[in-house]
Formats: sequence, C-alpha cells, structure tokens
Amino acid sequence: MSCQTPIIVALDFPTRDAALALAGRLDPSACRVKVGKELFTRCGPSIVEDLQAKGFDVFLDLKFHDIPNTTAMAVKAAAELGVWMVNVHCSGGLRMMQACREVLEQSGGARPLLIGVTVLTSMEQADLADLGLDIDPRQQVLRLAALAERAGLDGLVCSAQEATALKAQSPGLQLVTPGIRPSGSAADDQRRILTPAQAMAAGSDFLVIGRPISQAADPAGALAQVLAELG
Ligand SMILES: O=c1ccn([C@@H]2O[C@H](COP(=O)(O)O)[C@@H](O)[C@H]2O)c(=O)[nH]1
Repeated sequence: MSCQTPIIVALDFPTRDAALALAGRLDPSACRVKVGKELFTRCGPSIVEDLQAKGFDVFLDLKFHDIPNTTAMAVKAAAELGVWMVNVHCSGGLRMMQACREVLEQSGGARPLLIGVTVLTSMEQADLADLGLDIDPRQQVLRLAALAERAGLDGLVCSAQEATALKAQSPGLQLVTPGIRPSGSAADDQRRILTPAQAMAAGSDFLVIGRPISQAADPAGALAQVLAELG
C-alpha cells in the first residue's frame, strides 16, 4: 500500500494488543507507523511483521548508538525485517554512520531509509549545557546534520524548529520531525515543538505524532483533523 501523507503515528504502547488495536483503527494509506523502544522491547520483531501484514510501512525507531560494527549489524537486522525506515544517533560519529550506510549498500535490493537522530526534541539549551555542550540546540543540530550528510545518510530526526535552516544547509536530506503538537495539545515532555501546519511550512518531510493521536478519545478522528489542517 503506498502512503500519500507525511504522518507517522508513534505506537508507544506496553502491549501488542494495544498497539494493534490502534493500528486497526488507522488506515495504512493515511499514515505510517513507528515502533519504538517500549513496544519493540515488549514484543520483539513479530510486532513489526504484524503491522506490515496490516499494510503499514514501519519506522523502526530504536535509535541505535554503539560502536560502528555493532550499530551496522543492528541496522542490517532491521533491514532484513523489511522496515521502511531505521535510525541511529548521529552522535555515534562519522565512522559509525558510514558503517551503517555501507552495510545497507552491500545488502542490495530494497533497503530502509537510514536516518540520523540529531538533538532529541525533548531537549533545550539547558539540557545540552548539563552535558557539557555550551551550544544552542540549532547549532548542534546543524553540526550533526553536516556529519550525517558526509556519512551518506538519507535524512535526519530533528525538531521542525530547525527544518528551515536544515533545508538551506542540506537540501537533500529528508527531515523527520517529532515534537509535533496540534494547537491546544499538551506539550508533555517535548520542548522544541511546532504544530503540523507550521512544521510542513518549515520544511519537514515527515511528522511523527504520538500522544496527540494515540491518547485521543478518537484516534482516527484526531489523525483526520491533522490531515485536514494540512489540506
Ligand atoms: O527527538 C526525538 C526523537 C524521537 N522521538 C519519538 O517520537 C515520538 C513522539 O511522541 P509524542 O507522544 O508525539 O511526543 C516518541 O515515540 C519519541 O520516542 C521524539 O519525540 N523526539
């Protein structure tokens, strides 16, 4: 099934039943889905297969971060699951990202998009300072983006707040942006947020939306409202 919208719904649930119940209320032509650390750790690779069987493209959001060989082998395993998108932390460094790209090139055939996580959307300048990084989040994102581009990655996870600057610096990279909050929604633990329409106007290619859809009384209705807002 080919998906025409930029929406990726985060299935952040503690059980297979809960994740599949939400997936069952969504249309695979209206959104892709994201399997993250909680769901994957609970259910393992079979949850990816279950979602693919329902017709969904799956973004495996495990944010691999390790030495080059270990990370590349994890990316290879994800590719063998047939996921649509997989990601690694850019802060693993140039050689790590290059190893991941190379392992996908060597595998031949259809391969997932390889995306680099820059600065988590839950972080603001004070959080970077706590890590000893005396830098504005946007500057750190741009720095990591340049490294990801050198490594040959397909795109980045970033805040939509950085999308315009990133498209100017690295127009070839796909921008995957969590921290999306329809107006009136709670920010929760997110710090660098934009609305869906603001994010698309800024240059995002894909919008990751979790709780505003998954915790809504009517998740399909919440998704439809976002799509309507995007026109
Ligand atoms: O920088 C990042 C990277 C990943 N995420 C993930 O996106 C979703 C967002 O969920 P919400 O409920 O819409 O906040 C979640 O699965 C995160 O793990 C992110 O938020 N920021």
